[in-house]
Amino acid sequence: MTIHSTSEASEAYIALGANLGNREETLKEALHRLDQHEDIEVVRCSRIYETEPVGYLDQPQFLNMTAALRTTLAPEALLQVMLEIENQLGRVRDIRYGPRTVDLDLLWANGQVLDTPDLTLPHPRMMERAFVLVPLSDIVTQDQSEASLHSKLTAALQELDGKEGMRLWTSKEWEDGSEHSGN
Ligand SMILES: Nc1ncnc2c1ncn2[C@@H]1O[C@H](COP(=O)(O)OP(=O)(O)OP(=O)(O)O)[C@@H](O)[C@H]1O
Ligand SMILES: Nc1nc2c(c(=O)[nH]1)N=C(CO)CN2
Repeated sequence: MTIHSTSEASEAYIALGANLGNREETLKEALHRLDQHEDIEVVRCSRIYETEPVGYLDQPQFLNMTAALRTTLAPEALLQVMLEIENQLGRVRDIRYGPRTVDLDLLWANGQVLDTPDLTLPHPRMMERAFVLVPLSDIVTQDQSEASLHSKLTAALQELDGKEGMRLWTSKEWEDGSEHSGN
């Protein structure tokens, strides 16, 4: 029997990115679909940032943001839901680090450390990516349950060369329409 959920809700952080199609609409729709899931609640969202592509440079600029979730799902099951939503929203996997309608990465799940073929936690590349760290700093609090993430994040942000290549994406519609703004 597969165990799909743990009994207690716990906190998880995700990163969202999009650089094809209506990027802002797709990010919103991904969050909406996560929040509609019976075992997931979107509790806080970062601001949205427009960022220069990293890794594979010949592609459009991304919109990036992060969100905090509360969920009773185990991390493997949460990742499955995230991968399904990527597929529903038209994600095609071809070029590594290449363009995508939406990318959902699981960054941190209640401090769990995992290294399986399908899931590594914390996300192995999160601490070197300004497009993850800067939006994450919008929403990570200093609560006891998140203290270790908060201190790692603070250290990683100090190590960053700078925040070049990213700027705040302002959208009146998003500010007014978001039910989950972290600001
Ligand atoms: N923490 C994680 N979050 C999301 N996917 C993960 C994680 N750990 C392992 N994976 C695996 O990575 C696979 C590839 O994911 P994806 O295509 O989104 O990578 P990518 O976005 O191109 O690169 P990156 O992982 O560096 O952001 C997924 O199918 C998933 O099984
Ligand atoms: N700016 C930016 N660059 C990227 C991104 C992303 O989300 N934003 N995602 C990638 C693959 O994970 C590769 N490069």
